[in-house]
Amino acid sequence: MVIDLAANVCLKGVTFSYDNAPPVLEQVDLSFSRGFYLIKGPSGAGKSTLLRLLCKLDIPVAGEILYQGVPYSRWDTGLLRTKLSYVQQMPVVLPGTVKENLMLPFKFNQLRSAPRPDDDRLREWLDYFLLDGVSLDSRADKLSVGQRQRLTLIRSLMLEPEMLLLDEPTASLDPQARELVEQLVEKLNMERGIGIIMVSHNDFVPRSVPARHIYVEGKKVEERKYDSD
Ligand SMILES: Nc1ncnc2c1ncn2[C@@H]1O[C@H](COP(=O)(O)OP(=O)(O)OP(=O)(O)O)[C@@H](O)[C@H]1O
Repeated sequence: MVIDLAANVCLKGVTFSYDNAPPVLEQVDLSFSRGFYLIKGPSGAGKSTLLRLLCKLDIPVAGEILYQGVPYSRWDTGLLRTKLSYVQQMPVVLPGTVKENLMLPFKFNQLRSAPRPDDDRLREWLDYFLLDGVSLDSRADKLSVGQRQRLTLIRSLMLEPEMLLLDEPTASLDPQARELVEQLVEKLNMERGIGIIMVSHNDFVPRSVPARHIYVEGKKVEERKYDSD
């Protein structure tokens, strides 16, 4: 893939290994803009590692990653993670109400003064994510796993990220809940222009937006033409 320096996120010659083990990823050149990217590849190939590098949970041993042309090393990590928001596979909600869970990001030190959404705005998000039967005062830990995953997605949107990094967000969901979350993620890209980088094992392909297919295999990462057969 050709490096596009104007892209939101750009990896240049990135190599990463855990501790002193052989590299998981080697000499990766890759660019992401605000499109829809599906990350594929065999188990253990390094898909989650790629996402962890993108949200600076891990740091390359060689090469560099840039956001808006500025190396990650010069970005404040907290600020970077508001721009590139990471959602993990298992939805984690804390004991407490739906509202308390949604407002959680604002408890972080550097975000204490960030503008907070009011109840009407939170309610709009619940409706957008088809959580109309759920109130802001509902106990979050009593929601179904599919509802909890949508709640964690809304929580990740509270800080108005430019891109969402989704690590198999539907893996723990039943087929119906999975399809719903996939459609909502697609809507976020199409209607709100949020870039999506999504690790996915199933054969989901967005219907209304073009997706790019990125394969992680044999320490390399490359874009391939999608073959639905
Ligand atoms: N914290 C860690 N310490 C050491 N090795 C790790 C760590 N996390 C992952 N690995 C190893 O790095 C490699 C890539 O793991 P990663 O989780 O990125 O793969 P993946 O493609 O996401 O796999 P899967 O599809 O099974 O989720 C694997 O060999 C894994 O064992």
